[in-house]
Amino acid sequence: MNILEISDLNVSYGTSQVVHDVSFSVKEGEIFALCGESGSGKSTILRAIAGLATEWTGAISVLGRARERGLSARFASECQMVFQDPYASLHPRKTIDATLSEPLRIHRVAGNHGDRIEEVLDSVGLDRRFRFRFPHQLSGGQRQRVAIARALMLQPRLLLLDEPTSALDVSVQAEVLNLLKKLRREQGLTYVMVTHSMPVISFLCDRLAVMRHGRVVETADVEQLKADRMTDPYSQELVALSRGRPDQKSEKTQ
Ligand SMILES: Nc1ncnc2c1ncn2[C@@H]1O[C@H](COP(=O)(O)OP(=O)(O)OP(=O)(O)O)[C@@H](O)[C@H]1O
Repeated sequence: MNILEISDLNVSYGTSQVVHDVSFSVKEGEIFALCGESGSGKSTILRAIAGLATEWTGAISVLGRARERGLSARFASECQMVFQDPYASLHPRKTIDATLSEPLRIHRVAGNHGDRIEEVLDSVGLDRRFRFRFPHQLSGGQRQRVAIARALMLQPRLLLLDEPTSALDVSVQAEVLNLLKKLRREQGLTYVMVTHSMPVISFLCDRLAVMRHGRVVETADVEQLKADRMTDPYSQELVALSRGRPDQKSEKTQ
């Protein structure tokens, strides 16, 4: 089953159209990457799905239901977004407990909220003693775990991840990627992830779409990426750059 279907999506900010005729679908349980040049509209696509960018035409369907523009309570319990910068995305004056209980309160979730908070802290590998700390008392990796925990509070099936590890130290990136892999396996989640990193895609993702100038130039299985069998010249250039081969011709002639 396709958990997400996007057809002929065009997104604008005012008079400036930044996404053009984008179509792709994501199966339940899949990890789908959006990569490509800076400013090509990757985050904007996530924002349109999440309801944060509202000037779009085309069709977005999540769990078989057509997505309306803007934020909606039901949608929030099906799909959540995790942002790049855990420093900016957590409220500095709220304890982790307050941050994690907020979605439960807003959505009037029944049951013991403390138990649910501890369960989610466990699942993202954060010690329960962090529960009553503030964001500034946590490391960058721990804060991103809190941001992931917040996204999981309502038990969504689809997570939109906007460069979830790029603001973290290299040593911490692998821990968060392993956590995302574990959560997908344990909770049957589906991810759509914006990333600039081909190694991250190779490690974590099943399929990818390469974007340039607001358009998808190629959609491929990760096996094609690993085997150097991308077909679009721009995709090939990205792969070559990520392998430290910016100019293959000169390498061959050396
Ligand atoms: N709120 C906004 N208002 C106006 N223009 C915006 C806004 N947000 C993004 N843009 C523009 O839309 C285009 C696409 O931006 P977007 O952030 O989606 O690209 P991206 O591919 O995610 O880039 P990066 O890889 O650098 O994060 C860019 O030209 C950007 O300047």
